[in-house]
Amino acid sequence: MPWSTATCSRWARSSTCEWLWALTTLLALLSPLPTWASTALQLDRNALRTDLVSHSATWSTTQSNASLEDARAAFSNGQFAPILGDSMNFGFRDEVLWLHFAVERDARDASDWLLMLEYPLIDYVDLYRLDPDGQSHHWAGGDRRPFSERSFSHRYINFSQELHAPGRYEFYLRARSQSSMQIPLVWTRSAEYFERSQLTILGIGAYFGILAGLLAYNLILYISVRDRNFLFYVLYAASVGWMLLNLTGLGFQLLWPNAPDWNNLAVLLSMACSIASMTHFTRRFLNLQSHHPRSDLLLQLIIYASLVMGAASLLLPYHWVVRVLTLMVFPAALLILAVAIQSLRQFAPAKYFLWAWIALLLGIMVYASVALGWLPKNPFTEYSIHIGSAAEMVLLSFALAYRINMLTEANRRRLVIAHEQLEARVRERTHELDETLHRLEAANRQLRDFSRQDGLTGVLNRRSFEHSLNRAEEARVREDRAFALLMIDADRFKEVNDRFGHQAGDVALIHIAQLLQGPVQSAGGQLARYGGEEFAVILPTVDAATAKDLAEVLRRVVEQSELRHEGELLPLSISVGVAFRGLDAADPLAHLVRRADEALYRAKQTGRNRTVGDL
Ligand SMILES: Nc1nc2c(ncn2[C@@H]2O[C@H](COP(=O)(O)OP(=O)(O)OP(=O)(O)O)[C@@H](O)[C@H]2O)c(=O)[nH]1
Repeated sequence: MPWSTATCSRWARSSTCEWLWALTTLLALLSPLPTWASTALQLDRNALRTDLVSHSATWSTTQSNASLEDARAAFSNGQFAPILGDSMNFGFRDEVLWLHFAVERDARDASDWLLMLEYPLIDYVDLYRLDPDGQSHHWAGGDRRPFSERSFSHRYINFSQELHAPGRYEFYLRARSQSSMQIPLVWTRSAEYFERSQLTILGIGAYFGILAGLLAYNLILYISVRDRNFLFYVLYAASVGWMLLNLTGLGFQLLWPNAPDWNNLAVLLSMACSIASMTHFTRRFLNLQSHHPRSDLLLQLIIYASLVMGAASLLLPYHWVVRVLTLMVFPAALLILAVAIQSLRQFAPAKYFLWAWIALLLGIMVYASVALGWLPKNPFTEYSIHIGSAAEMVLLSFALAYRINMLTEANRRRLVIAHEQLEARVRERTHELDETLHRLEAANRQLRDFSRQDGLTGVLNRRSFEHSLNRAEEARVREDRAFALLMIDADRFKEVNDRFGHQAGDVALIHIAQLLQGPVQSAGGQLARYGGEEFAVILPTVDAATAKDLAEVLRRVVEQSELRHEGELLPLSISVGVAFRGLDAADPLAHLVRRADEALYRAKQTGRNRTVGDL
């Protein structure tokens, strides 16, 4: 499809595409030469909007102080030339540019005319009008001059025109700018122009509304989640918003109308910030440092370069900085696209990031297609860059949410696994601990039993006997519970040992203990080995007779038992001494033992195998 001059003009007129000036200039150069007609514009009540490109001629001069008279002389001398192509984009140039056009008003015509320069970034614009009656008028405009000098408070440079009398009006427009020299002049009626602008204003407002919403939403997310990716997103969105405010002229119109110098500086700073913040966001989001360190290094270089250019904008000429920043956009965009594709395999959220980036590039491509005449011009295609940028921002926000969800889920899974492992280990350890405690308890029980029991016979040992005796004495005093003490000694046990051996003697002692244990326990008493072949019984009882009866039972049980060793019957019998400790006893406890001992001694003396009571 051939290049149409009209499409180039539309492309060049974009106030949002300062950074695409290189492409537009290229398009303009590729266009076929137009047929220029320097005819005056015939004002027709129905012609509501006329591009002045085909009615204009230009004169480019290095004389920065050339006056209107100089321009008129140059026009008379034929120094004004037709405009190449149908675009009023003259690229970056250091010269002063003069434009000439004429307007013819007939007798019927009404007023309310408006000359719009549909590009907000021209530094100085001076408009001279020569009326049919010879009067001349001058208007000053441009973004280096206070906003209040404009006829209407509009982001584009504009001059209201009242053509009082019929006839031919000559116009000379002088433009100087460090920005790209785009001078798309439109002759229109102000009421008509502002009426038509409503949809544009709505679109731009919607774009900034979406951007502001996403910015606030992600800022809140950053504050609550503390993931710095949200902060970098916010910085990127804010930078892009700031840049578009500058490039559309809205920043100058609405925010700093009295600071033209700052307005120009803001264009450069916001471009530098946009490139740096987008590149940094990409690095962080795709975690390039660990996944693609080489690409990360390249992106870092772009960040440093854009920051240096941002700082340089304070010192170096505008036209120099803006060219470098514009050129940086291309490698940055391509590199970001490449790393997003590269990251697809390693990092799931990269696909959302890629979609976001493609959305922006699609927006730019649709816009370019409109410029090339491949797509019709409608509100959707005309603002496709805004739509692409908004879609990019929304998708990036989704990508961020997806990324944090994915990382949170991965963390949660790791936590669950760690928790399960911990629980399993705790269970294992608890089990081990339980077992150890169990073993310890058993060992303690055994130890306690060992310390209380006699090793040979299993009945209480001497120490336990002492303890039990003291407890019995306490119970007697405090609870009025009398008791008796039985001292028991195996008779002629030396003989057993001597005749049958010590082992047989042990067996005999165990046998006697077992014989005694039954009746003693039945009577509620406690049996202990007092030492050697001697036993003792503590018997809670209300009288001495009961104690003596038990002693007799015990004696008979032993006497009547039969214990054989190697076929021979062991001669076993016991002597018992009984002492009773009644409730009224006041003598020391030791007396009780002595009395029982003495009773036992008497039993021995009187022939053994008998019970004697010291009652
Ligand atoms: N096999 C064995 N013998 C013991 C044990 N403790 C003490 N004897 C023995 O018991 C005997 C006690 O002897 P004696 O004190 O002379 O008294 P006896 O021979 O029983 O004579 P009487 O008490 O007067 O009837 C000793 O021969 C001790 O060695 C023991 O644990 N095992």
